[in-house]
Amino acid sequence: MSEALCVRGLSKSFGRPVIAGLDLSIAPGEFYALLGPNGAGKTTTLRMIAGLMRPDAGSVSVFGRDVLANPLGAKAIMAWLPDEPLLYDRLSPMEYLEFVAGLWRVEPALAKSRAEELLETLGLWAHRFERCEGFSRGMKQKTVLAGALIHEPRFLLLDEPFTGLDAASARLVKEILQARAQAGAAVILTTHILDVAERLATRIGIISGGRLLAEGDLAALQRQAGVAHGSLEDVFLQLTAA
Ligand SMILES: Nc1ncnc2c1ncn2[C@@H]1O[C@H](COP(=O)(O)OP(=O)(O)OP(=O)(O)O)[C@@H](O)[C@H]1O
Repeated sequence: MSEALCVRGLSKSFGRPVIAGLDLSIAPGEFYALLGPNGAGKTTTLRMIAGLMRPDAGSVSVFGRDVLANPLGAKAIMAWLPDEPLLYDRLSPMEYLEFVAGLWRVEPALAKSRAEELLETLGLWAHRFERCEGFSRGMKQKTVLAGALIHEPRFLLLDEPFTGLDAASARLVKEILQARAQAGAAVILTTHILDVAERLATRIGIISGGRLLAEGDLAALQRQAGVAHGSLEDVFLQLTAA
């Protein structure tokens, strides 16, 4: 099977280099956490992988589909959750999911059963016919996540998916993402919650200054940082200390 994600030589400048020659590989079934200090370029990286921002140089392919040459083909197998949930406030969650499923040409009966399952799993069932305009940030975030998953994507990109979620909702989202990875999807997310990365990720990448400083499981990161037995926080702070 082809790699889930293959990034080579990815570069982007905004007046100054933000991402400089980044390489990343993720296998199907992996749960990858991309960490870095504020302004390290995590969102920029995810947006380029999602095909929402053109890199200055480099290539990105998702399950063998080139994001630059075949953006629609690549997006068809991706879920993208931005850090700010954007919703059509006048729609209810059910209407929103029907709308998104229509964009992906998911057959209506299948879309309905997937929407019902997602709304139930995410604790939105009681609100499925209410307009989203009165929703809390966490409820909007969960609705947007349901929309991102409605076409059963094999590659999940999530920018700070736990921001604004209460403990119970965060746990639900973690379980959903883990289940997708166990079913063979690949997950890449950014987070500042190091505990989430330490407990969920099969591999962690730490970027700063536009480059990947270290990558691997906690034991590998400890070795790379020269911090034997340190927590992920110790490792992170050691590696990113300027
Ligand atoms: N569209 C843009 N125009 C100009 N500069 C940008 C743009 N997008 C990002 N940047 C700059 O690129 C750098 C990286 O931003 P990015 O949002 O990718 O960082 P991040 O690692 O996600 O940060 P945070 O943890 O704070 O969310 C920042 O200095 C930011 O100001």
